[in-house]
Amino acid sequence: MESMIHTEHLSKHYKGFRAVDEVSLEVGKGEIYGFIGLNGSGKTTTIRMLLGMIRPTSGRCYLSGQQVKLSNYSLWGRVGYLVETPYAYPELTVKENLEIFRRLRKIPDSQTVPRVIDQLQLTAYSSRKAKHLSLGNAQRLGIAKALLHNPDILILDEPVNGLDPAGIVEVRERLQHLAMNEKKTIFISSHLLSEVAKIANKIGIIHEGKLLQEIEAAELNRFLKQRLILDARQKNRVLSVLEEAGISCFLNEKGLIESYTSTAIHRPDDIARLLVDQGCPPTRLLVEEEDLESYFLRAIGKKEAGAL
Ligand SMILES: Nc1ncnc2c1ncn2[C@@H]1O[C@H](COP(=O)(O)OP(=O)(O)OP(=O)(O)O)[C@@H](O)[C@H]1O
Repeated sequence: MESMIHTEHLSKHYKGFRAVDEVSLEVGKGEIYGFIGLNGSGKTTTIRMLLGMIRPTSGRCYLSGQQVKLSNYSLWGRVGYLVETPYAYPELTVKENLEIFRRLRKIPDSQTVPRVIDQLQLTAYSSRKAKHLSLGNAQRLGIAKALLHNPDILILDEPVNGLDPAGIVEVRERLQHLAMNEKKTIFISSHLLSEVAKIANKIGIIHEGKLLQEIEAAELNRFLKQRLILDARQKNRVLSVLEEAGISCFLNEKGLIESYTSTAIHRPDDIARLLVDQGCPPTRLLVEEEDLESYFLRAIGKKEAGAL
C-alpha cells in the first residue's frame, strides 16, 4: 500500500525533556490512523512536526513520500489540517467563512465551497452564522476548511474534542466517508481510545513521548483481556479467601473486586462455590471483557481510570 505518512525515529527534546522520543510510524493511502495518548503525551508535538510547524530534534517525517519542510509548498497543497479549536469568523455564515478561506488559499475554482459544504453535509447550515453553530457543526466547518484545497492527507488534532455524542458521531461518519469513498489518508489524535477505535484502521498508543504499541483495529479484541468482576457484602473477607486460593484480585475504582487470574475467569462456578462455603457469598459475579479505556490504562501501566 502506498505510504502517505511516515516518520522515522522522530524526536523532539526541550532542554533535555523528551516530548517525542523516537517515534516511527507509517500510514497507508485511505487509512485512518488513531494516535492515542493522555494529555501531555506528545500528540500535538508529533503533529506539529508532521506539519513542519516545529523542527524535529532528530529523525525525519515524510508526507506523500516527500520529506517535510515548511518551504516545500507543493507538499502543503496535498495536506489539510486542523490543530486546536477551529477558528471561524463568528458574524459570517458557513458559506462566507469558507469563501474567505478559499480566497486566502488562492483556490480559483468557485465550485470549491459548494463541494466541501456537500462533502461535510453542511448544506442545511450554509447560511447560518458561525457563532450559532453547534460545536459539532463548528468542528465540521473546521474540517471543511482543511478540505478546501482537496488534499490527499488530513491531519486532525483532537477533532472530536468538546463535542457531544451526536457531534462525535457526525464527525466520525464524515471522516469514515472521506477515507473509504475518497481515499483520503487521515491521521487523527485523541485521548479517547474507544472513540478512535470506532473509526481507525490502526491505533498507535503514545505515552511520555514514546510510541508504546501499534494495534490493527481489527485485532483490538484479541488484546482485550477477560476479567472476573464480583461484589459481596464482606469484600475484605472475599479478597483474603481468593488470595488464599491463589487467585490474585484487587478492589477496583468502582469498589468491585476484580481478577485477571485465568482459573477464576474460566471457572466462575468454582469461585461462587468457594465463597459460599467460606460464608461470604457473592452478591454479583460476572466474567466480562475489559473495556477499551481499561486496556489503554493497562497498556500505559496505570490502573486508575481517573487518570484519563
Ligand atoms: N515549547 C515547549 N517547550 C517545552 N515543553 C513543551 C513545549 N511544547 C510541549 N512541551 C511539553 O511536551 C509534552 C508533550 O506535549 P504535547 O502538547 O505534544 O502533548 P499532547 O499529547 O498533545 O497533550 P494534549 O492532549 O494536552 O494537547 C508536554 O509535557 C508539554 O508540556
